[in-house]
Amino acid sequence: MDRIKRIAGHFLPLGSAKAKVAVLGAAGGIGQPLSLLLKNSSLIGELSLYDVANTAGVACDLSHISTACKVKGYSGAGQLHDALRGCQMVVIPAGVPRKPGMTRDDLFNINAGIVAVLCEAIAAVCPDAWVLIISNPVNSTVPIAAEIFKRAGTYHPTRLFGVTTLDVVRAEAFIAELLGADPKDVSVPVVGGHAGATILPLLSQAKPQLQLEPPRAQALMARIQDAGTEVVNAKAGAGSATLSMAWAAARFAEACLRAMAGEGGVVECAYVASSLTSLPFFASPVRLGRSGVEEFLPLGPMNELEQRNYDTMLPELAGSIQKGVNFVQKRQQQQAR
Ligand SMILES: NC(=O)c1ccc[n+]([C@@H]2O[C@H](COP(=O)([O-])OP(=O)(O)OC[C@H]3O[C@@H](n4cnc5c(N)ncnc54)[C@H](O)[C@@H]3O)[C@@H](O)[C@H]2O)c1
Ligand SMILES: O=C(O)C[C@H](O)C(=O)O
Repeated sequence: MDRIKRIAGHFLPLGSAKAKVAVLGAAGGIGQPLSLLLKNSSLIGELSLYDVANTAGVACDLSHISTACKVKGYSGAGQLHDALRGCQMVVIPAGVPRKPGMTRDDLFNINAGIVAVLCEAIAAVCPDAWVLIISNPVNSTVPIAAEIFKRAGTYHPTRLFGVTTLDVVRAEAFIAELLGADPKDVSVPVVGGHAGATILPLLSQAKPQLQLEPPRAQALMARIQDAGTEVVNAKAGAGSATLSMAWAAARFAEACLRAMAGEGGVVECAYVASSLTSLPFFASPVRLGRSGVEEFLPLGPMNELEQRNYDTMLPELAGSIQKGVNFVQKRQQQQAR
């Protein structure tokens, strides 16, 4: 036991730690490519793929890839608990995606219930796991997860994440395109939440520095905010971003796993329970450590355009958070009847 430390509620050998990770919604548009990317991770020992149907084929297919990570599929609600057993991390892309003309909030009625049920199972089976929520509307589904965990007595605010990495990835890609730079040399914080105006790229803090006149900065900000809709429209009814989302989620999951395994200085943006603003949840750059979020990095100075967007976004984000909290309250009242 000398090289064994308690990590995230489980005993993992330091240095050689390999996590068990569940993907819930693994047979879907995001779930499949995400599972493929995670199968390639040297930090994952076992991948547990769960969906309501069609998981056996996905798991069989992935299991033929010659990487060390084991893969097992679980289908249907009766196998959900088995899928979650022993997991240190759970990634949730389960739920319906948008079609043209819809907002992310239009998904609330279906996805809120899906996320609630999945989080109840997490609370029962792997209550110490890090939980990464992709299902939209993220601004509400993360507060829903928090309320479910609070009621179960298993809430770890530092280990619950709304995955907003795709906003950062898009901002990096678009800035690199504009500068003719390699995206790996670009960094930019994207704060707030994950819907329309609540997506706030702090372009004035981008590295390399951007020298944009206000109308061009406004146009770039709008493109980042509307990028999800750009994909929804391009797919013309066949869903929303799946491949870029899978890549972004794999990047975020890998960052969490590196932090969990003891690597220092891991920083990513995520939508988390936060003390940075007046709101209970806010996306910002966070420093990750063994126990989850260890530090909220300051939002930093905003220019006039960013400050204006920040001020207008706060009430919308507050409303989405409250909608999630109200959903769980109402659900509990209905269940008590
Ligand atoms: N956070 C982000 O940046 C981001 C980006 C893209 C998409 N999304 C969201 O991710 C979600 C999934 O998108 P997609 O394109 O993969 O959709 P999809 O329809 O292709 O896949 C969703 C999968 O979830 C499964 N599912 C449905 N109910 C389930 C349940 N109760 N338990 C387990 N699995 C269940 C479905 O069977 C399906 O396989 C959507 O809500 C979408 O809006 C978020
Ligand atoms: O736009 C969507 O509905 C999916 C996702 O939130 C995205 O940003 O691509």
